[in-house]
Amino acid sequence: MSIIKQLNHLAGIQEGVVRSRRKGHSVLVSQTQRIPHLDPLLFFEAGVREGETRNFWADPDRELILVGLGTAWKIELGPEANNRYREVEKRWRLLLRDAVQIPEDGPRGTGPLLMGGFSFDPLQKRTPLWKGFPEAAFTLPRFLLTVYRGTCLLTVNVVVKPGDQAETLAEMLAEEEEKRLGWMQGVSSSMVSLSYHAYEVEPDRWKQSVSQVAQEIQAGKMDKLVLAREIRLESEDAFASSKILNQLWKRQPSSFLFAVEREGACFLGASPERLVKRDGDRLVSTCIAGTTRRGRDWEEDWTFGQELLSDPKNRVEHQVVVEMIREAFQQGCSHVRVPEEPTLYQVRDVQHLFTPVEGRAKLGTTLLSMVEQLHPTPALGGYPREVAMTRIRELEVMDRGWYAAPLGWVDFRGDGEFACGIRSGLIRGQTASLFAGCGIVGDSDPNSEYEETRMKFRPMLSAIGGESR
Ligand SMILES: C=C(O[C@@H]1C=C(C(=O)O)C=C[C@H]1O)C(=O)O
Ligand SMILES: [Mg+2]
Repeated sequence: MSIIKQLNHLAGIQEGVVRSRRKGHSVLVSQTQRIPHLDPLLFFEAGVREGETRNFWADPDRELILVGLGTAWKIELGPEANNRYREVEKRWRLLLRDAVQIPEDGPRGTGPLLMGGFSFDPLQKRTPLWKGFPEAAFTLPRFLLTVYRGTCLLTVNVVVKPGDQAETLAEMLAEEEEKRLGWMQGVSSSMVSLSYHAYEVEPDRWKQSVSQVAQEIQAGKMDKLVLAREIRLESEDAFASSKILNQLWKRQPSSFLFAVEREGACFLGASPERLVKRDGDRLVSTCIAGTTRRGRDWEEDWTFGQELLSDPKNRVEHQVVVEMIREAFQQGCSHVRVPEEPTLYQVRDVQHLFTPVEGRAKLGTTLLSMVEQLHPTPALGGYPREVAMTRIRELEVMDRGWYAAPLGWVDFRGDGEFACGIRSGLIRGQTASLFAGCGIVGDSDPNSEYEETRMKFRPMLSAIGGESR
């Protein structure tokens, strides 16, 4: 393939090895080049390799798509980490300090960049379900495909040691790259028909918890709490993350798409909810909470939307989120702007109340410090935060793992974006666990909240396709 010939890793790696010898420690070499167009979904699909990490990210308007294959360097933190956000930041800065980067400042989403995420709650004990997904895990991909406003770029990352031979390393990388790109021919993304058995994990108990929480809220113990539940699927054939991602791509044009593959399992989904995005000193977040269904035609859709906009129960659910995110922005930013009234955010299966929040980062505010302040917002945890987290640990019969947690990327400049990992599922071989939750307030009704979770399972269920036995 002609792409390979355009990339010359040698000069950068030589520079890295020299620097590494001088400093006496390893040095990151990151090289980015523009390449002819590659289909990001095919690149993801072709990149499958046993035991290796793949990462996929697309923002809702598909301005930026990132596909990371393999690992040049990584961060993994367990529950013992004191402050996982700061620890990630600290290690990342340290790696970047002496990095050789060519070019020094490329388009958004290129150059050294970490992809990964955090668990929802490090104080909740992880079960074997989430094996391979610790409290924080970030990968600096060996190969990163960036599609930014339609332009394709390939970043190749390698960490060199003082004793490395530049020529050997460069050759290895070129070979590896040729293989990766070569595999893309012959990949087909046809759907295999799948038949699976689905069971809901304790739906009645979930409804009971909803009534109980609604009573606790009426009694003034808290304002809002998000309760989630799980559906488990078992199939005779393995679920294929890249096929599901393909379907999500086709069906969920207004959502973030994400996939994090680790140790043979893949956490993926199509989330409408941005936690926080940083571009220079501009920070944005979105409050998405309050839900209704889509109509069968334009008129019905509009009616449901108008009902949602004026529904007191949903407005309370939404307002709790707006207040908390506004406060976090007022701490970390200047020029905070929040519209007075929510509008609607429509995705294929539901419509939500939506309020964007933006501000300008104060000195010392970083993307990850904002993630720390914001997560979990009352859209996914509750309010007050600590009371809600304790109740979630006590009441939910599932391990949230990375569900509803911050998923995304951060680059060498500190730019990046995190979405909330909802409308999501964890695929491991022949089993899949799908998750959905609801914001419970004082006048929540268990049956309608249950129906709401059913709608929120749809994006993943329909992307998986096949039939339930
Ligand atoms: C918790 C989820 O969604 C959250 C809950 C919502 C609600 O209850 O109205 C709406 C959007 C999200 O903030 C989920 O999809 O699993
Ligand atoms: Mg709701």
